[in-house]
Amino acid sequence: MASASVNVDNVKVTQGLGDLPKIDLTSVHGSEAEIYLFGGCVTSWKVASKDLLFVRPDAVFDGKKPISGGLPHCFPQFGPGAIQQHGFARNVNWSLVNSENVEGSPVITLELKDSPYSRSMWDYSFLALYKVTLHRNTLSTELRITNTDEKPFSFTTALHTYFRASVTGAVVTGLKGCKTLNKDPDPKNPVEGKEERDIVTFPGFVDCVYLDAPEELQLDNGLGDKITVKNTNWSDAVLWNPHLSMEACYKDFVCVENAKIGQVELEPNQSWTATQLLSLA
Ligand SMILES: O=P(O)(O)OC[C@H]1O[C@@H](O)[C@H](O)[C@@H](O)[C@@H]1O
Repeated sequence: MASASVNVDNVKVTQGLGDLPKIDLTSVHGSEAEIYLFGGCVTSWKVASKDLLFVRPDAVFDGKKPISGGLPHCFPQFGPGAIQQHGFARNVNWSLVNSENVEGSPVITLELKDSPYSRSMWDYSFLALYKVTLHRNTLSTELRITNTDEKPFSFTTALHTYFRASVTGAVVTGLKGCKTLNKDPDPKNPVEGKEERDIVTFPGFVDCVYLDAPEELQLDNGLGDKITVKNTNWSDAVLWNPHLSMEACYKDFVCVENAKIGQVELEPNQSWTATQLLSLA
């Protein structure tokens, strides 16, 4: 829950949908963001009042099911795998442990530690710190996972980013030459391939992992916005659009996800850190 007291005027703890605690960030440069402690999920990133993220209309805010939209965490498993699809980090409460105002830009840090619930499916002690910074036209996140256990552990993870888009006009560039694991038609038996296209579009159902993706991708959301998705250490990417399996909303978003598909192995006291920087051109 919202544990640390907030002393900066551009970070406010408010009541979100379903009365869930929500952090509102406002930058002196005019941009805004909203983050739910439930799932540590950024649900809104607005530049010039335009929201570049998307929350599905079927998203629930009951503090039980993950929030389907924005930037949900997949940890400690991207999935499919031994535990629930996308892990537990997106359906537990994170805590606010720090907030700062850095020259008019709000910076917050959320924390997640193991609990009896997490240990019931993944029996390790860990610390996850998630720093979110809002600048004029960028939203940056830094995720740091530390092994606080006495035994090694391994995990996979992703930031399952939902971008608002017009699916017929949305294009992603930067993926040509990557090795692909196409999860269509069977997510449990992905088909290996290689991306040959300069420009990747979403003409139908898309569910594809890109291994060793570049540190910078470009998304044209088909609504007139060009967004750069930069990362350090995420290493892989995923494109997803459910097409007719989500008839009510598939036309309005695409997921461009930074992911770590191969296992990250951490010895006790070791940490892994990855950053994502979303910038509106
Ligand atoms: O759990 P959500 O938000 O509905 O997303 C599910 C999808 O998430 C994508 O990241 C996966 O590649 C898909 O296989 C999966 O179906």
